[in-house]
Amino acid sequence: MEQTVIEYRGVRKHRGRKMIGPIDLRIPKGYVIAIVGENGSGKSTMMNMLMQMVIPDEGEISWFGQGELKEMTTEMKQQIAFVPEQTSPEENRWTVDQAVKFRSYWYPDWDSAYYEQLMDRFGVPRDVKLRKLSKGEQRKFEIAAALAARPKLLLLDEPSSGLDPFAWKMMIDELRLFMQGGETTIVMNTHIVDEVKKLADYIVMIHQGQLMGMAEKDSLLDNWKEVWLSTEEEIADDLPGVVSWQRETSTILRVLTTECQALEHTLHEADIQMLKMRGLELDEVLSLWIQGHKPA
Ligand SMILES: Nc1ncnc2c1ncn2[C@@H]1O[C@H](COP(=O)(O)OP(=O)(O)OP(=O)(O)O)[C@@H](O)[C@H]1O
Repeated sequence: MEQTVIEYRGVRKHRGRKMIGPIDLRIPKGYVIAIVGENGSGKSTMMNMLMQMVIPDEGEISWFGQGELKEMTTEMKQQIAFVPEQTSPEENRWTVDQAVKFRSYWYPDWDSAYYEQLMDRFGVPRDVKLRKLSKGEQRKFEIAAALAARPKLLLLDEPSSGLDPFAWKMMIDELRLFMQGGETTIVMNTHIVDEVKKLADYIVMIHQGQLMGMAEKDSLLDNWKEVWLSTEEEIADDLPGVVSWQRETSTILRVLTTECQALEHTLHEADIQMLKMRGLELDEVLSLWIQGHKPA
């Protein structure tokens, strides 16, 4: 069985009039997990609770398979790097060089050469206070410092916010390299479908504070399809995973399904011909999921 790196058990947090949770979720080790959802759905709250920057009202979180702990140990914290939505107000007064000196003490596996290489490639100035950097430069610094920590778990809250397209591509390439070897895990909050497409193994959907589930990206793309069937019969309601259907002509039925593999099997059994198939784009999948059509 796959190892679990993070587990939320019955976690809830009141936020103003909103309730985030209950969240029951196991994050498997060695994958990229993208948390997606609309603005204000609770993605950052989920991540901040994981980092103990926000304390849940109910439930518990366990880190690295250690179930009994109320808090992360220092050793655990040193295995996690976090790129938050906003840079920390304490560090904002420091220069880039001062901030990185602190981080290099904190992380036992800090890789100075890699940090220098990333900063050179990103072109971030070093002797400037963090608050004086542009938004994109701050992001670049945070990403370089998080990767140089060589963490076991990398948490990214909207990592590409403010990045130019060249830096974005560099980030994607570096995150892919980071995942080689299978020992590391990335959890990322993102609105960028292309980022999910290029990086994610699993997608977690959160909507208005409620967890809609976790699904394997490839399985979603393999199963969420639009198909054209040669049939005069009104069989759509008897087919697996049908989200919607439309009769195009008296002999052609167009069906949108979330269970294409099962549907193909049913068609084969019923001797119905499939004329055409179109895989849904990831943004179409996500928008149907958010409307309540769950993955099988
Ligand atoms: N400190 C707080 N006190 C009260 N409510 C808060 C607080 N922080 C966030 N919220 C509310 O909690 C809800 C979830 O916020 P959160 O930042 O987790 O959402 P998000 O999914 O990350 O949104 P976005 O995509 O816009 O970054 C929002 O309605 C937000 O207004």
